[in-house]
Amino acid sequence: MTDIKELLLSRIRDVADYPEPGVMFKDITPLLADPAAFTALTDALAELTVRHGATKIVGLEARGFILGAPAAVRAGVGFIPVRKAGKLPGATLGQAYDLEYGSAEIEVHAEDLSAGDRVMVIDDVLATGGTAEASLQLIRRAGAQVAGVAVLMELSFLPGRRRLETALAGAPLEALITV
Ligand SMILES: O=P(O)(O)OC[C@H]1O[C@H](OP(=O)(O)OP(=O)(O)O)[C@H](O)[C@@H]1O
Ligand SMILES: Nc1ncnc2[nH]cnc12
Repeated sequence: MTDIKELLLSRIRDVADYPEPGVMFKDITPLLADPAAFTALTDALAELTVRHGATKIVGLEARGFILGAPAAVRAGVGFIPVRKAGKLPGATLGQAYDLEYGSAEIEVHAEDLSAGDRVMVIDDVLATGGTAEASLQLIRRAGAQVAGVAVLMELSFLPGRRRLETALAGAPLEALITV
């Protein structure tokens, strides 16, 4: 494993049975508290954004905001928040999606994305892929192009990558760490 992967992995804490029994929660707060690790992560996400020709970063609430916003500043592109439904004040596009149990909805300001934009989606964890898939559907419905999805950590024992295949339509899914 490369140095940066080892550094990032060493700063992610496993919390068993959170938020419910049977779930191994990947807690990124130790990584955020370590300036060397957070800087390395920001640089890596910004590099992927530039390499894939993105003109905007979409961050997925809430942890995708923490990672996506500094990466957007570093890459020199705009940051667009995709929020849980009911939080954005302007005209929105919404997309419902299924979770392991139940369903949820995310929204984006309609005016923030349009034809000509190339969007990199950034989040901390890819688990079932439901959140990322819904964000890709939103981006395409807004008329924008998908540059890719970049996550800190992919949980490879869940079918997130497979679930995203159709929505990615050939765009890259980049995971800095796979567990
Ligand atoms: O691949 P999925 O199964 O969709 O899961 C991944 C999503 O779940 C977590 O967010 P969560 O909805 O817990 O919100 P939070 O960032 O506000 O804690 C994580 O930050 C991803 O956004
Ligand atoms: N196991 C997990 N750890 C952290 N965030 C998650 N989001 C979905 N599953 C998760």
